[in-house]
Amino acid sequence: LYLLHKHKGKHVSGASLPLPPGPVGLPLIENAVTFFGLLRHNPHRALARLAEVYGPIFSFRPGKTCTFVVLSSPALAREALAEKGVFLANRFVPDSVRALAYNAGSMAFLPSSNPLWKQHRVTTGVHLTSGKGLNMTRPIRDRHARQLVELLRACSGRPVKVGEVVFGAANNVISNILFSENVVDLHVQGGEPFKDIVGGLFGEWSKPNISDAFPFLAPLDLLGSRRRTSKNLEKLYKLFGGFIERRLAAGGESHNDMLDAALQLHAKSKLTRSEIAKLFTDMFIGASETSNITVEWAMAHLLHLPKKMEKLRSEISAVLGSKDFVEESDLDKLPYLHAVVKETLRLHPVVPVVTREVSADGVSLGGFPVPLFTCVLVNLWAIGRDPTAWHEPEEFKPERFLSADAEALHFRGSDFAYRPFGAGRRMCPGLDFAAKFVPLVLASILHRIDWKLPYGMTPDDVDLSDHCTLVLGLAKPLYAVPVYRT
Ligand code: HEM
Repeated sequence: LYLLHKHKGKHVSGASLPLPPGPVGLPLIENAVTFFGLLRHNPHRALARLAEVYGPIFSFRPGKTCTFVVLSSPALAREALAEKGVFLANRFVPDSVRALAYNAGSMAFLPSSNPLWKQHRVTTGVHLTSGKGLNMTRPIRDRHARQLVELLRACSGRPVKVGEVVFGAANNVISNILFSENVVDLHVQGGEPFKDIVGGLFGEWSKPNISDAFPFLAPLDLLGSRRRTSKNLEKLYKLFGGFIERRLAAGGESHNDMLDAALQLHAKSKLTRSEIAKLFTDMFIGASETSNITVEWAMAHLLHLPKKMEKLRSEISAVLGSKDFVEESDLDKLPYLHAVVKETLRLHPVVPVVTREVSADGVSLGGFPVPLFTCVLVNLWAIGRDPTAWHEPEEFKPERFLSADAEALHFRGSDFAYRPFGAGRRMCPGLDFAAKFVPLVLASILHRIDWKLPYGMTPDDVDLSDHCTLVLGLAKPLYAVPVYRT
């Protein structure tokens, strides 16, 4: 960052159109350093710092081949994701996701005009978004939330890594919705094969790659990113291939899961086996480190602010009474719980920076022309902390979501100061699932379980610093001690 010259209001050199203001173009090698400096560590913060210098819309051109435009205000987010969303409904495709042609079958990277992308959205919508699908999968979520409580009960009195235990539950819920089997053995902590594969993909995709700054170098795969991604994808496809084989071998028995739906499309030659594997990979990449990280952040804030923890637990016990386990049907009676989840996602949107690509000529944003194929980055993290949109933005105050004027502040609300699941055509397909599962898990692990800080820590010692890999997690994992109350 220190390499960037501060030329407020000037146009980026080398661009044929007057792009939004931004750092002046630098010689080739320095541009590469800039690119790595910007995107390697906590890009949400680096981009927010640049927005303080250049304003809510700015641009930069690493390698002078690819243009990035960064948006950091609610009004610009609305313009890009909703009003002009149809021209920005594609995603920038980093080189490493081209490994094994993953991008050519992936919902997250296919252009929105591609019929396969539309078909994937419909297939997942049936199970993750529609009322019928959510009702059908409700017992899966209830069962796994309950198993999580039983696991914590067995760990009573010992420190656990909060994110890790919830990771197991979140992935098993998704794997049961996909193919009615578990992918994580809850009793094996660390060294879990599935976790390692997904972790490998996350690790690779979160690193900036020289092939993206200088596409002409991409065939050389200089950093080996595509090669390593291929290895992990192969392992994942092999795992999914096993589920597909078993299902086909078992004959026509119906499971009402996403694999049934995918195999029906396969039988009609509308979906290949490789495309099924890619769709399932999307689902795990989307679900693996999102719900669990949100629960971990919420727990970190509640352990840091014991009064808020007490307020939430009082609400839960008043509604649940002597009931042993929380069920999804209880959630509607717990407004403070939902406010805690919303506030957690405001401060820590798991996907802090949304990427889109301009797919038409003549598009403008904030009054600036934005050329075809520009990569547009919407900094949801910065928008969630915009002092012109939020009172005391750095404070954890769930109460702000309960006030009368918070009506537009919900996951699909009209206020673009709050869109942690994105917006428009490419809005997160896991929204409705996560909006049920995250509060369910949080309420489940707070009902009848007292949480203590380990190793003599006090609430002030809870570390709330973040670290962005592909997703925005805690810089250090949260440890806490569950104490089960009978
Ligand atoms: C707390 C939970 C989650 C948050 C905050 C979150 C957030 C997001 C965001 C911000 C995007 C980009 C949206 C845009 O471009 O406008 C996204 C995309 C996506 N998410 Fe999620 N997500 C969550 C959970 C999930 C889950 C549980 C799944 C799968 C079951 C999932 C699957 C995906 C996929 C496949 C995409 C790409 C969609 C496309 O490009 O068409 N997400 N998510």
